[in-house]
Amino acid sequence: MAICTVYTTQSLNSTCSIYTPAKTHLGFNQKHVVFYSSSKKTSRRAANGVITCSAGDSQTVVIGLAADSGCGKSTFMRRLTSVFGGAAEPPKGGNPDSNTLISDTTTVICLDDYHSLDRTGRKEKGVTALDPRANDFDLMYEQVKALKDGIAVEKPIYNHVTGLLDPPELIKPPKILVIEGLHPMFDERVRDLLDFSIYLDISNEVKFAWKIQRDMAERGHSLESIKASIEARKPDFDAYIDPQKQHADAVIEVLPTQLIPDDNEGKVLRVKLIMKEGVKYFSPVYLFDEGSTISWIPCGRKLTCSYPGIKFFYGPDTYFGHEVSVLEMDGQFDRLDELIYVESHLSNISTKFYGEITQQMLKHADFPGSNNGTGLFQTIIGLKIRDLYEQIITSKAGAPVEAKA
Ligand SMILES: Nc1ncnc2c1ncn2[C@@H]1O[C@H](COP(=O)(O)OP(=O)(O)OP(=O)(O)O)[C@@H](O)[C@H]1O
Ligand SMILES: O=C(CO)[C@H](O)[C@H](O)COP(=O)(O)O
Repeated sequence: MAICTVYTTQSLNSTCSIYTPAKTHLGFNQKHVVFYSSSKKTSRRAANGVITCSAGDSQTVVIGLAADSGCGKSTFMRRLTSVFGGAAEPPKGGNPDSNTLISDTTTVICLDDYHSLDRTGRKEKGVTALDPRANDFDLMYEQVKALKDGIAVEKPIYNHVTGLLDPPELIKPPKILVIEGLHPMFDERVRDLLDFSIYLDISNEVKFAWKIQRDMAERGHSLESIKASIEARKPDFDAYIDPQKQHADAVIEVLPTQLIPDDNEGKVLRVKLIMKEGVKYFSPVYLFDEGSTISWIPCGRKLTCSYPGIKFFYGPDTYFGHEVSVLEMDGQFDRLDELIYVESHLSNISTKFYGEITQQMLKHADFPGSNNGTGLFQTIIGLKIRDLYEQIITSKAGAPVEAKA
């Protein structure tokens, strides 16, 4: 048994874990680690005093997506995984009620799996799932950190069918890990692990309309029970979920339209994409001229619009004290193929070819929100995440880290 000590001159990344025995790893920002090894190879490397880390080839980029239940996280995830190609599916041969979705590039884990209290436990203690006391943030942090460091974890499963905590499932470190749910930015330690974060901010009126549509039509709930559930969650939503938006790098805010006076149907939406300035590897999208303030009605010869039309807005603003750029779309598209006209006036959209946004939107024309700003901005954020991932990988690959033992 060898006792190995590795000292590094600079912070290591997860790739270094391959040089240490199982269950021992060199974490981010760790400059010194001691471990026991029966492997001659490992101790020779230690004796030689050279460990070369080809940083970048096993980097896991972590994305956080926060929103209340029923606010379009699953729809967003389907758009995001589609940008990377390939279908996202639950782990093969695993628990049929798993909340995880895996594709070639992405693994999406649902933070409901870190509920520490099951449905009965919450009822007994009189707390909602939104309450931090019903969630295990220590485990969430440890497991997201381990995955980011390239180490597989046994993640618990919260079963939404039974309301119980099921036996855990194995999650291997993916290229892109998306943690979606109620609290990805609540715990400071978890928040600091995120390479990019998004908050879906659905106004009460719109949330209510969507919940009714889904829970009445698809889940057989009554109007009264939906109203009661929204009311019961509201205090905890305001206390623990909503404040996370101040930490998000991008916020998609969904509001009732301003194009129809006193609209109460909630079908036409005004959607704002609020993008923080100065975020590493992320440059906000702009309309016509970066940094200007612009109002644009694209309807006319090149874009078919029926009542109430479409209005875009772009400009700088501040959001919780941060400099942001805001892109807004009010109204809905009549013909999705004409979206190319709008796309051609947007810049910094991180597409790989002309018309990629339009192609993505047409591909998923049946997803909710495809004819309005929710679908458009979710698609844009998907492209920006692909770009961010590629930039991170390129920058790590170009910067090999050498560690000395
Ligand atoms: N952009 C949209 N436009 C219109 N309706 C939408 C949009 N996004 C979502 N919805 C409605 O909201 C419902 C919930 O969407 P989705 O399943 O994506 O949300 P979720 O946040 O993943 O929900 P949960 O956390 O409860 O599983 C959909 O069935 C649809 O009715
Ligand atoms: O807010 C939620 C996140 O999706 C759920 O209500 C929470 O996870 C509890 O789930 P269930 O209602 O199935 O017991």
